[in-house]
Amino acid sequence: MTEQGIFISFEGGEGVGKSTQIRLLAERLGKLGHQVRVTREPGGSAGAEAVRHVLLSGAAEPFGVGMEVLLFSAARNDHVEEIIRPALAAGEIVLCDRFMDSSRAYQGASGVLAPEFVATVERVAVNGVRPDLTLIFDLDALEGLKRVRGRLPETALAGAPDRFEKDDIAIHEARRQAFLGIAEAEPERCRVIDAAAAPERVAEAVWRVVSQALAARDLGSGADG
Ligand SMILES: Nc1ncnc2c1ncn2[C@@H]1O[C@H](COP(=O)(O)OP(=O)(O)OP(=O)(O)O)[C@@H](O)[C@H]1O
Ligand SMILES: Cc1cn([C@H]2C[C@H](O)[C@@H](COP(=O)(O)O)O2)c(=O)[nH]c1=O
Repeated sequence: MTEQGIFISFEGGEGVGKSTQIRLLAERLGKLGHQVRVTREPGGSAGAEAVRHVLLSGAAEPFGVGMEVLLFSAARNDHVEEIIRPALAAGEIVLCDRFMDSSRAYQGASGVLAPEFVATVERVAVNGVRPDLTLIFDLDALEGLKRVRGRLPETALAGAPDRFEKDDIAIHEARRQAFLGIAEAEPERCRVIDAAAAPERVAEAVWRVVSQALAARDLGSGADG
């Protein structure tokens, strides 16, 4: 089946503002008449949401990084087949909070796994569905963690650092560098967004990139684009 929609992933370390920017972009696209699908990883489909808790609670940590990446990948494959591929086939704009680059940066860049193993599980998991555009939100790791700690207690994990948030600051910084490395290696797919500015300023930077991508695909960016 031909995929007519556009797949945009949002990546970066902890607390860089991905969810905030997805919400603002979804509102903007919706007002312009686009069909928008907001989703996230790990999760997004019923099966993958069930795996999310196992991963973020730390229940899978004793199995090791290799088994964790397999769990992320199994969840990803379910998410792709149940949600993302059908949404793209229906012409929707899919906005996904994290995707394959998070596995590359968090598990792949841990130094524990062979790059070929990470690349192979990625290929199996995505099964041909890769983002058309990836926005990599770049922010000092400590600043991102401070934002996460300050988040209002409406999120399920507020107050308690999850399996990945609890890692040393050096690990968070290594993940930031890994994301920047991905952007450098795949400039045709990835754009780095400075996430340190105020949310409205970041949203404008996001819109500049997204409206260009929509125009290139003849999907239009509306009168104000
Ligand atoms: N540009 C910004 N400047 C300051 N604070 C921000 C900015 N963007 C978002 N925040 C705040 O930082 C916190 C984290 O933002 P958000 O949940 O959007 O980040 P995230 O990248 O989705 O986080 P996570 O790593 O948990 O996925 C929230 O309290 C949010 O209101
Ligand atoms: C998809 C994916 C995610 N992670 C990590 C990154 C974050 O620490 C959590 C997700 O939490 P969020 O608040 O929803 O961003 O999971 C990972 O390590 N590997 C992955 O593939």
